Amino acid sequence: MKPSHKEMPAARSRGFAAIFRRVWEILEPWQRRRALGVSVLITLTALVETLSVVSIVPFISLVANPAALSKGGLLGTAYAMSGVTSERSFLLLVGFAVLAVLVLGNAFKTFTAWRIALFTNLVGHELSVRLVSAYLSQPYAFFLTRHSAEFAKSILDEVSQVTNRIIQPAMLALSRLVVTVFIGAVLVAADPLVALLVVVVLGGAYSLIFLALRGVIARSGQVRYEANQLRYHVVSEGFAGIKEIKMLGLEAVYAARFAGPSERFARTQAGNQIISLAPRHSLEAIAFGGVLGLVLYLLDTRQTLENALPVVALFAFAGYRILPGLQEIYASLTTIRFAAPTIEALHRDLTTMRPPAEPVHIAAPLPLTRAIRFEKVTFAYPNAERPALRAVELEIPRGARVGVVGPTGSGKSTLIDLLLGLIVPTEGRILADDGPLDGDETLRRWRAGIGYVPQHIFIADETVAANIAFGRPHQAIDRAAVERAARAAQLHDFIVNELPGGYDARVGERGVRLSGGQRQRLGIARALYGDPAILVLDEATSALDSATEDAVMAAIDALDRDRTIIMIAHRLRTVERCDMRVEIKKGVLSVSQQTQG
Ligand SMILES: Nc1ncnc2c1ncn2[C@@H]1O[C@H](COP(=O)(O)OP(=O)(O)OP(=O)(O)O)[C@@H](O)[C@H]1O
Repeated sequence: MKPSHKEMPAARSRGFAAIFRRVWEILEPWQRRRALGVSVLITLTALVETLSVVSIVPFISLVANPAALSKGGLLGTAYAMSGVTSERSFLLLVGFAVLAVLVLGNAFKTFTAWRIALFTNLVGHELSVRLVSAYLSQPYAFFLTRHSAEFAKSILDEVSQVTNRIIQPAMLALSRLVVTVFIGAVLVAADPLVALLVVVVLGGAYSLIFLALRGVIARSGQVRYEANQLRYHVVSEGFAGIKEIKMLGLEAVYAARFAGPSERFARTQAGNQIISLAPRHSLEAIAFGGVLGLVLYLLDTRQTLENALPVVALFAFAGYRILPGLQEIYASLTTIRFAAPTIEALHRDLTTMRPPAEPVHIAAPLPLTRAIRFEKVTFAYPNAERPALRAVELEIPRGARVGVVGPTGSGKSTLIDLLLGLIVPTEGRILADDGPLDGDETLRRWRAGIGYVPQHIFIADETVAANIAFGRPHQAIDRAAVERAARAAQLHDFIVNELPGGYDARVGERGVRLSGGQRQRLGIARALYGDPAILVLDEATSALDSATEDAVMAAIDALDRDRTIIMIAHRLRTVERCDMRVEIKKGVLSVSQQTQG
């Protein structure tokens, strides 16, 4: 369960500029354009919101002093032009106008909130799709170095962290910031001294709290990230190894192994939530006291209630917008900082692993007319002390039947993986006829011509027919080819006589369970479905009883002689009928020709 260095971003604390730059870099150009569009919308909404705050001033002035209408001014002119006969009706009209601006402002806000939610969620969707595609198109060797739980975590968890805890809070913070700046400007116009005081006290308080806590937030964000990684590892290992866990009675051990990181995860989340919320209550008290002080101050400086009331109303109403706004900016920034390690990891994967530019189609098989040749092939696994295979010289003529034998750990699977083009030689080269097997496209075409039966057959939760024609869309399944392959793998009789539903019976997770031997034969049928020129079997018959193995071997034997067959076997008698025997000992090959028995 040791995570590789690649999975663990350094615990350094990153500034906001670096976090946002990383987010910007992983966005597609259209997403960047849309982000700018949403930002414009946010600014417009802020403008409308400011307008709705400011519109309270004329209304309150009128309430305080209706007689002002006869003294001209902006309101007086509006009154004269409106054709309304009484001051009271005009007051009502202004009241409705203010309400309309408020409702409009809120409607606009809702619309913007919807655009932000849509934008962030669609970005999340697109990032997940890009990650799935990028991971799947990595060379096979890549999967040897990463824990399989990493993929589900990145695709399903980290992406939503980035959208919900970085992009969405950033948009929210921007919208609150713009509103605060606009309303702040209005306050400065109304009373610069008081406005300055409000900005210094509230803004200063939040900034101080944030600066004091930012180190704690960054560290707990890192702890959360690492704890989450462990949670995924334990869950995936626990259920993948359920048989061993049951047999060894390790249920409680695994549950306890999960509990540790799960608790750390929960505690850091709770810590972050409280850090985001805590200043609100104390600052609300300060703000409330501030409003009281302000009323007294304004009454003192403006002498009459009539003069003071509109400004008091403006500040009170502005405060009612600014205070939650500042709180939201602060909470967003703490959330973003807390989620920073996630963007590091995702940015690394998305920038270093490019998904294929176009969808990759099933390649046309590379033909083999003469022979496969290994020239001085050496292969060493990453981080391994010595090579798994050394200076392999091997020629497999087309149509040959090759048996690969050797003690466990000698390098048989490595030889097969090289032959399959899943891994490439560290030194030397492999040739098909005279063409070297290298480059993505050649290797894809090479693999397309090989039917491969692994030791462990993966059964999808699908029908038997779909499992034989694995991965093909349902409408493209060739039923005749499915049956031909099943017959060759000695599976046809079982399917039609014993499986209710025959070829349409569901097998796998929620369907009929297959025995080890049946699984193996299904794997062989799957490999034969595409009628490949080369068939590679990795201990494919070791799970079968000798009678079934003989029948399968006889079926393989009966395949046309043009087909090249390479099989790894533990039992020597499995490879008796091969015409070449490759023996591997500690990564070194010896080849002997056999006369068929
Ligand atoms: N992913 C890997 N990373 C590092 N070393 C590996 C890896 N896979 C295999 N090896 C090492 O390479 C050597 C050859 O392994 P390989 O799986 O090819 O043996 P094998 O002959 O197929 O064994 P078996 O019959 O037990 O399946 C072994 O020493 C093994 O420890």
